[in-house]
Amino acid sequence: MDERAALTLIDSWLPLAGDDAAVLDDLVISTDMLHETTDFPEGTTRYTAGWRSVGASLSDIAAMGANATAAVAVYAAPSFEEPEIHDFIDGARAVCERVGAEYVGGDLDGHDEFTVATTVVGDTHEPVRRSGASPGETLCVTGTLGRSGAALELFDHEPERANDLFQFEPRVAAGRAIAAHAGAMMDSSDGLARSLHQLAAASDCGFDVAGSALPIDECVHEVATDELDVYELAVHFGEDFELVFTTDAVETVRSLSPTPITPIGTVTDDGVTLDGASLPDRGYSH
Ligand SMILES: Nc1ncnc2c1ncn2[C@@H]1O[C@H](COP(=O)(O)OP(=O)(O)O)[C@@H](O)[C@H]1O
Ligand SMILES: Cc1ncc(C[n+]2csc(CCOP(=O)(O)OP(=O)(O)O)c2C)c(N)n1
Ligand SMILES: [Mg+2]
Ligand SMILES: [Mg+2]
Ligand SMILES: [Mg+2]
Repeated sequence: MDERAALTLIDSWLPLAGDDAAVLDDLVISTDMLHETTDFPEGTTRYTAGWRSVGASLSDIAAMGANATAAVAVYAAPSFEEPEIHDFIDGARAVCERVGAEYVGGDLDGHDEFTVATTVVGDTHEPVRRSGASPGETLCVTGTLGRSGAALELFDHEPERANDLFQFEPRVAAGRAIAAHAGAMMDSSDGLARSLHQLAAASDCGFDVAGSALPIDECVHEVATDELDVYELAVHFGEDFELVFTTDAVETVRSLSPTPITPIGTVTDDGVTLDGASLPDRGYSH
């Protein structure tokens, strides 16, 4: 069974699962695990690893339109070295500070492969779910697409720049601004294409995306090749951790959000298309 099939099963078993984070009354909670071989390319600093792993869970809180309150992380490695743990905690604290949350603790574990597990809690009175999109709404995305895909290509030759690109800003403030005006929302951890298929399934709708409207990050054009084209990096690769949402109040959310928001298409009755042609459900899968 692949990851998607397993998630569909879990979704049918657990009434509160199936969204970016679970919501109980006003409490919002999400957890994630990252591994050296699958998540931290060679050259990733411990600072970036701390930032990125806690940031990934903060992004799931942002995707509910919630405030992020506190984060904890498990740091598992073959050995505990003072500079490495210090850097990791600095990165975790820095990303929390960026969104007004607090890094409050965690756990250490001995493990052959460097592995991080994170949990973040937040709160909201008005959660935005994956299931609320309606045909006719405008489809929007925060920030730019493709930074992580481009970064992965840069780790070999420009590790400092790659680490910078890998330190994304979780869109908590934008999510708060969007919340009151959104139909549906999720983060784009598995890439725009896969996110749209997940939103379409949850909301029983479709999407038509205008390729020329996509806010593709400048660095994507720099690293794209014939084999690894711009759309592969910006639409399918994943780990953008931007918010993908639907709204009928584009100008309002644009005026409220501290992060630029780009309308990229419309909500339709069914099917996910890019410039009218079918957009395959291809993205990151474990
Ligand atoms: N082991 C598990 N037990 C319970 N729920 C799970 C498990 N794994 C995933 N889920 C649920 O499945 C949904 C999708 O998970 P995931 O794809 O990791 O979300 P995201 O991409 O936002 O991090 C979430 O609601 C999550 O809580
Ligand atoms: C060494 C390495 N290979 C590949 C990637 C790309 N990558 C790893 S996980 C992932 C998708 C998002 O991760 P996931 O664990 O699915 O996060 P979630 O959707 O649960 O938030 C991508 C694109 C990477 N970051 N590092
Ligand atoms: Mg998510
Ligand atoms: Mg996850
Ligand atoms: Mg994923």
